Amino acid sequence: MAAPNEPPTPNGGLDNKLLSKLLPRVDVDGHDLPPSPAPSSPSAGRRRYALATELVFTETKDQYGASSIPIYQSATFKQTSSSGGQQEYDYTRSGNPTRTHLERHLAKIMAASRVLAVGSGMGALDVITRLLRPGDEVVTGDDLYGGTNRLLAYLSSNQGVVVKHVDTTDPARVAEVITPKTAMVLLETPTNPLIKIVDIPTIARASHAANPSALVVVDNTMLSPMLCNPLDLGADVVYESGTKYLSGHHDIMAGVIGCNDSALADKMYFTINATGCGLSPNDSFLLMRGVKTLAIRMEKQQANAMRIAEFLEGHGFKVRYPGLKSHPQYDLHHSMARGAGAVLSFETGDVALSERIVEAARLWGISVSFGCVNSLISMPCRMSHASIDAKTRAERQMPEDIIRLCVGIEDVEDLIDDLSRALVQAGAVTLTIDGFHANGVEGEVAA
Ligand SMILES: Cc1ncc(COP(=O)(O)O)c(C=O)c1O
Ligand SMILES: N[C@@H](CCSC[C@H](N)C(=O)O)C(=O)O
Repeated sequence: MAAPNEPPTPNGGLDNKLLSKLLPRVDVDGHDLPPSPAPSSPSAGRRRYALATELVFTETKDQYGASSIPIYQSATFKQTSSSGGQQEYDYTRSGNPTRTHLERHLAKIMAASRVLAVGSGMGALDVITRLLRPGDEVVTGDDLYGGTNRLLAYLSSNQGVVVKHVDTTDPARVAEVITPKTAMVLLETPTNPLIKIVDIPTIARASHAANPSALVVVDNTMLSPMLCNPLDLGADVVYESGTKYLSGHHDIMAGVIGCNDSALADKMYFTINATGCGLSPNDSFLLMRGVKTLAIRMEKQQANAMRIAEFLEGHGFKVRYPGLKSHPQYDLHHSMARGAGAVLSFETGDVALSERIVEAARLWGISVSFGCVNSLISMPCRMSHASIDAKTRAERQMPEDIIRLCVGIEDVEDLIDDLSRALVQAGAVTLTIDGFHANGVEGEVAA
């Protein structure tokens, strides 16, 4: 307590030094976070608490005080008169209370003034790209999720949209190809599956300077709002696959879109209502339930991913993971994100060897997708990115032998044991008295 006649200290008598001890600002890895955003930063006004708290804190307005938002499993809503437009809800394609609750909850988390929830991540990109008109140009990366590449190829072949794939790790290259016709700059970071990092703030500044009407759109699926808020980094629109980290259990398909421009949000809402791609009440409920555990899932998944990345790197594999200091864009990634995520990839130097490793794994499920509580292993060129033809994959330097690991929340020793066994069984490493030795892979072999 303040002594009599001394001016009272702010913060109810706690000095700032003590407060900072009580309220450590560290990320999920325990690294110091930068100071709280200035009050003028877009997310500062909306979030009252730290992200982990906001994820679970909801002010449900339910007539019975239900602590979990009910599933309003109703296609239509009774109206009090025939005059129309009197009530918030009339038909679930146009709006549903469970979906609205989810969207408002996610707005705080995604640092957006409006969030729209739809039936999948690709559904989200479809809604966003319906803002484009024939003749418009889209500038995007040369390492993108296969489905994103496919939708852009469709727009280019069928809708008269010009798509330019460039190396988005080089902001100057992006700026070079922007013209007055550029309507959208579409970024993914870290890229899937090569884990390249894209400098969102520099590209957003350069894009807006070159063409103020170009929308900078960021796919945040690989990080989730727990680790990155692209709208705070200069993006105009953020979207992500809610199928991944946001829901976290691989039991639904979902997509979310966030922005801070109400006219833009209204245009995208128009498409959702017109086409009927809004997220169903049941999936809105499941996504809402999943998102509450995002912080602890991400913390465990990241810690596990770091151990796995170190294990593989320590045994001579070329590992791509932004948590490793050896990642060439480590500093850039950590200037934008609060953690490295839980997706990593590594190369073996031999496609058949990679196949044997993947097939020898037992605990790691051979599946596409990521961000789930279960650990998954896959060969992107054969699976998630198979829709990109082999010639294009080669042009974009996507190694055919690349193995992608999506790390879950299991006991990390079990994961390492299973991976070690798969590596030995496949002949990728030799077990000797002093540990594992990688066979025929690039880089140093650990002693
Ligand atoms: C980076 C990225 N963006 C978008 C998507 C599309 O999400 P969904 O499968 O929910 O349509 C995926 C995966 O599917 C992805 O990996
Ligand atoms: N057959 C699907 C493959 C989905 S890949 C899902 C996910 N984005 C990943 O990267 O694993 C398709 O063709 O879209």
